[in-house]
Amino acid sequence: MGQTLCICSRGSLTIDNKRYYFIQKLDEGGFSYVDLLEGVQDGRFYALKRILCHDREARQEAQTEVEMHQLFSHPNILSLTAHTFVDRSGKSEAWLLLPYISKGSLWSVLEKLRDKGSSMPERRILHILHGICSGLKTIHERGYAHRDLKPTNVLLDEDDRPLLMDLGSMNKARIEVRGSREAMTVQDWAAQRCTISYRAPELFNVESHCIIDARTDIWSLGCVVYSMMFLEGPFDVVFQKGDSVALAVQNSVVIPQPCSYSEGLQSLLSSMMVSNPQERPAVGWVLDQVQDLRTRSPNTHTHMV
Ligand SMILES: Nc1ncnc2c1ncn2[C@@H]1O[C@H](COP(=O)(O)OP(=O)(O)OP(=O)(O)O)[C@@H](O)[C@H]1O
Repeated sequence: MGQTLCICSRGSLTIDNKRYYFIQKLDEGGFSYVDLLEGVQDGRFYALKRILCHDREARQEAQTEVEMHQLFSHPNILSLTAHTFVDRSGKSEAWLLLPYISKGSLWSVLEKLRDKGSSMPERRILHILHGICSGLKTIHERGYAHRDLKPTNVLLDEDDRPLLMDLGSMNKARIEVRGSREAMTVQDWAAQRCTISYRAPELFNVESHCIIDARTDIWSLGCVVYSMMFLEGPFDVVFQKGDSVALAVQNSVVIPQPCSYSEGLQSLLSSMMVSNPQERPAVGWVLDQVQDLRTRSPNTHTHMV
């Protein structure tokens, strides 16, 4: 993988001896671009994520993102079709070819609902949450943590199946912090790699002697559930107002009332959004709760609008 690449003509390129047509741009970030491609042979659509690697460290990070994709083969974790590194006029780019997931990100779906003045029915939340938990459980069982779980990093396919993506911040779940220097290193890393409004409290002020584990993802998962329920993240307003998210995450999350979602879903949300990581549940427990909520009478867990 990643051996052969040429830009054959305007509008088409070759990766691993397979040709793809460029269709359109999908997204552009600070250090990456995502384009929509169509496979010439198979007629399928792909998303090509091009990561600009300004230095050796950035290249290593892109390589790690590739390796993380290759670790997993799971229906709720985005697979990697091919990859290559392109070096042109002194600049390096990592190219990750991914299956194109047509509905886009969970965030874009939530934005559309908000624009329509609508909301997400509880059974749909539970369906999506079930898939996210399944993917996350696999990641945690292999000893890793995603570290940047948020609605823009969850894609939805035509059947509303969620796929976890952007594995660039993923690392070993258990981080043992020994001393203030190591604590500062972890904190600085988190400030760069874990999106502030979904970042777990323990990553804002890393203690000198502590263990960071996969429960950082449970906090972010809680923020994702909140987003599905209220169409905005729990700390979006704090962040937009320029107030301190680090401070806000120290208090219990207030669930806006009146809330038309079931007591069960509300209490599941509260169980994840606990400041002390020791009191947060493991993903397996969350998955069991979701299964339980899904099997209860549809009338009690359907949020009608
Ligand atoms: N396989 C895909 N199918 C459909 N859309 C995709 C795919 N991959 C990426 N995208 C779109 O591109 C966006 C950015 O992708 P990605 O999160 O991987 O890039 P990023 O530069 O790491 O972004 P960020 O740093 O903001 O998280 C996604 O939110 C999604 O809208």
